[in-house]
Amino acid sequence: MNKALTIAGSDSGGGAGIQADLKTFQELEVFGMSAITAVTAQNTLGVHGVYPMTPEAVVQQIQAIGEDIGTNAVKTGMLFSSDIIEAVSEQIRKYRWENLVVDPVMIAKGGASLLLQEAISAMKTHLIPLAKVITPNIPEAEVLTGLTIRSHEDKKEAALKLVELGVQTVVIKGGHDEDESESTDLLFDGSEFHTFTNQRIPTKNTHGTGCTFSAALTAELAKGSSIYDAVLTAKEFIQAAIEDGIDVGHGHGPTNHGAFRRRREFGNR
Ligand SMILES: Nc1ncnc2c1ncn2[C@@H]1O[C@H](COP(=O)(O)OP(=O)(O)OP(=O)(O)O)[C@@H](O)[C@H]1O
Ligand SMILES: Cc1ncc(CO)c(N)n1
Repeated sequence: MNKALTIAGSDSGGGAGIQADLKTFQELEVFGMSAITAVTAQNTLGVHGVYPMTPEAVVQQIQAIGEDIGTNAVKTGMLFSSDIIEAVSEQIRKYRWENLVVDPVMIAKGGASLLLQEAISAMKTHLIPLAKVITPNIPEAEVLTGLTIRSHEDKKEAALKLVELGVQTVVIKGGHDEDESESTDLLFDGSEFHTFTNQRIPTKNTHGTGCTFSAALTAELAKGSSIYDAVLTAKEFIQAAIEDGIDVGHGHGPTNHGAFRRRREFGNR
């Protein structure tokens, strides 16, 4: 069985972070493993507490996997501090894990910071150059490039600037763009641009869309897919998950990680 490791934060509410990643890996028939970087007290209304792990605890979790089980792909999510980023980057280099997806998580939907300001430069210099794919949303791409992104052309300019950090492929996710009818993700592999467009679903239940999308992409890479095919599946996975979003809690509810598989097995009902 193919394996995937997520190095990310725990979301007690179950919709984002480690929980979203492991559910997604399972749905795509990949054996999921985790190294927890921080515990968050979180629900559909917001982040109520952030408790980072020590870098040593993160390293030990990664080593436990690296020394014994191994993995076909790795994704990173919430990393919180430069100390954790540096420790994680060193482990990824040590095990020569090249199938690396970096989701540069910075701010939760309610505005809580999941990455310290001081950690942005470590993310750019230590981690992103090791990645096969990075998957920023629009605000994250703005922070990483210093550009303002409004139009499709702006997204392209940001992608060109992001590959200069040393990453092979950039996917800028369109969840935050201003188009009310469609959500378009832009892929740039250093030479060609591709777009992935789906109808925008009018819903408040979008908690964890970014984590889920990048986890699906990671699972497909773990199975040996090309980056293009992996993004195609991830886009289909997140569309189904948002369409069948789960109405729990009083705020932004989670997506439905089981929707993609159920549709495959039983059709669209
Ligand atoms: N309302 C929507 N309808 C359809 N697709 C959407 C919608 N919102 C987001 N998406 C898609 O979901 C994926 C994640 O994008 P988004 O920009 O929301 O990530 P994110 O901001 O990192 O998410 P989060 O921080 O909540 O985990 C992308 O493929 C995007 O196009
Ligand atoms: C733990 C965690 N990681 C990532 C996100 C971004 O959605 C979140 N809300 N919580």
